[in-house]
Amino acid sequence: MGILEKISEIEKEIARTQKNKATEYHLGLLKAKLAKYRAQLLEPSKSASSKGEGFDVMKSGDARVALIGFPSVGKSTFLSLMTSTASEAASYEFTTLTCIPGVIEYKGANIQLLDLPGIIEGAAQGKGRGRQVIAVARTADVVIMMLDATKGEVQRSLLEKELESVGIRLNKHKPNIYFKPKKGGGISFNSTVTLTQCSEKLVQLILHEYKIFNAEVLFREDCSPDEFIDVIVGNRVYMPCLYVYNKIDQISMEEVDRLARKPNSVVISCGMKLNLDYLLEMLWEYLALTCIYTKKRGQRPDFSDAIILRKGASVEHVCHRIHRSLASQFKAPAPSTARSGWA
Ligand SMILES: Nc1nc2c(ncn2[C@@H]2O[C@H](COP(=O)(O)OP(=O)(O)OP(=O)(O)O)[C@@H](O)[C@H]2O)c(=O)[nH]1
Ligand SMILES: [K+]
Ligand SMILES: [Mg+2]
Repeated sequence: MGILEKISEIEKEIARTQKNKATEYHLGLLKAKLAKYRAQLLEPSKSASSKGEGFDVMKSGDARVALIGFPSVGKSTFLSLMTSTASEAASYEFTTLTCIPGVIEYKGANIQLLDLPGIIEGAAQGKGRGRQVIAVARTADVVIMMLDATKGEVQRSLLEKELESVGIRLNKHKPNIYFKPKKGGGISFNSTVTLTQCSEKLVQLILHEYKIFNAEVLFREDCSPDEFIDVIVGNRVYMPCLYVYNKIDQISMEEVDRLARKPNSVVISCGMKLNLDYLLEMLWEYLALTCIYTKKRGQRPDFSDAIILRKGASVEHVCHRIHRSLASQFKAPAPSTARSGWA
């Protein structure tokens, strides 16, 4: 049996297995197996897809946003509208065949927006240019999943499944589990909260499936078996995702209203330029960038020229952006002197 068949067998078994106390270990094991096969599937041909016409676009600007979606949902139309770059748009599918970067200028920041070929079901397994598109998505700070508002929910769940299967986790945070493989001593298991989805036995079973017999595990939140598997496998990408429903000029007001109320969602029309400002505001929020304005002592700050930083950036980062040598000079003097420069 090939890997693809094995994966589909396990998926089927998971689907037909009822979820209850009696089956939880069985399900946990199946999920661990599934994650293993998926990893195998992605590894060998990784080099093949990054060779040749890869979409190696240089990272530039303060942040990167990737446009993911089915063909003809309006990704290129959107890029041409928001940036000074023109990307060909047409009514036939797969108009865009490569990665086209543009820049959105917003609040003094340069946000790199990447237009990509449309992806379809099976993309993760290499259909179309799916693998290359997904590889680019992994490098983004935020994904915009563009959806055709006239097509209902199918597109969204199919694409979520594709991204999920290659280890991209949308709008989720990294599970708060401490996990450290050891040389000996068996498996030590602890939790700081009450666990409702995992138990010591299940954790051991899953670890054994990965041939891990010595490790320290500490659950700091009530995680699911899938989340624990993510921690063991590693290389997961946790990424904010905005679901953007385009072409709302084609649907009823009631339907627009329904879509707009969904979490992490924005409704727009590129054709009629509707709600694009709001989308930018949301995008800014999801990027979580911080603007820092510098000023000379006794003068007002220059609000036209910001230093753009990621959330969680330190004073050292700020120093580095001003001048390479500033950080080392900054630390040296007594605190009072240091502070006066920043008053
Ligand atoms: N009615 C309507 N049509 C739109 C809207 N936005 C884009 N379109 C049309 O949708 C078609 C596809 O647009 P593209 O921008 O080429 O779509 P794409 O997602 O880049 O497509 P691929 O590159 O093939 O994946 C074009 O005919 C656009 O004019 C919109 O808001 N409303
Ligand atoms: K198109
Ligand atoms: Mg396109």
